[in-house]
Amino acid sequence: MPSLGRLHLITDTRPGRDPLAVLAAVLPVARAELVVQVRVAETATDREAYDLTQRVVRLTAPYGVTCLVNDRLHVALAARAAGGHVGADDLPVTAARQVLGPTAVLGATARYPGTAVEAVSAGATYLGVGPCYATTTKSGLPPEIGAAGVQAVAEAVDVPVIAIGGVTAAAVPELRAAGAYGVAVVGALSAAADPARAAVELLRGLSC
Ligand SMILES: Cc1ncc(COP(=O)(O)OP(=O)(O)O)c(N)n1
Ligand SMILES: Cc1nc(C(=O)O)sc1CCOP(=O)(O)O
Ligand SMILES: [Mg+2]
Repeated sequence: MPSLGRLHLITDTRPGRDPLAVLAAVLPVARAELVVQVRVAETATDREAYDLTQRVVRLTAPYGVTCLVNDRLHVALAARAAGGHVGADDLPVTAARQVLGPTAVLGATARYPGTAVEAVSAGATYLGVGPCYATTTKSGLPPEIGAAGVQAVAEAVDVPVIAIGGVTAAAVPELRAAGAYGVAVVGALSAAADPARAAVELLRGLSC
């Protein structure tokens, strides 16, 4: 199984965003510390998801970066990504593990210790834990869990905990102190004026 990077870039495919340009800027500075999760809009077709994933796989391969696909595990398999990420509305973790096979990277969303333990027993290799803070990137999320919520999950499991939701470079130290192995971001990189510099700032906190 590939070792897991600490900085997870989730593609921002909202109108007007250019996820491949952001990735191209971040790759040379983050290198193998980066994980890219291809996440497309629900309205995107499988063909669009597949095309984007193929491009991401090609761009990231020379850097040893892990590429994952959100929700659409058939796309992950078809594009030879390293694995996928599932949440409460997606395939259950056990089914996702069956689809991806025993060696794939499989992330699961877990917001509380109980569901976190279940997801790990079912085959998750890392957990996405949040929303840590307020975010405008995704609507309909439950209340923010903060660093204390991350800590509760991190203390309950022995797989990497990836903190998500409104994460900025300023928050990384408290999330790391709470037991997060890494962070997943959309806006902190996608909306940055200088994504490479923003990646350096996120990585500075993650290396401590
Ligand atoms: C690292 C990480 N953590 C959580 C999520 C959220 O997944 P999910 O709950 O399935 O919601 P969608 O992203 O599918 O809208 C994630 N994608 N990545
Ligand atoms: C896709 C997603 N899932 C979340 C969860 O808590 O499950 S928060 C989120 C969006 C993260 O974007 P940003 O870094 O811009 O806040
Ligand atoms: Mg999902």
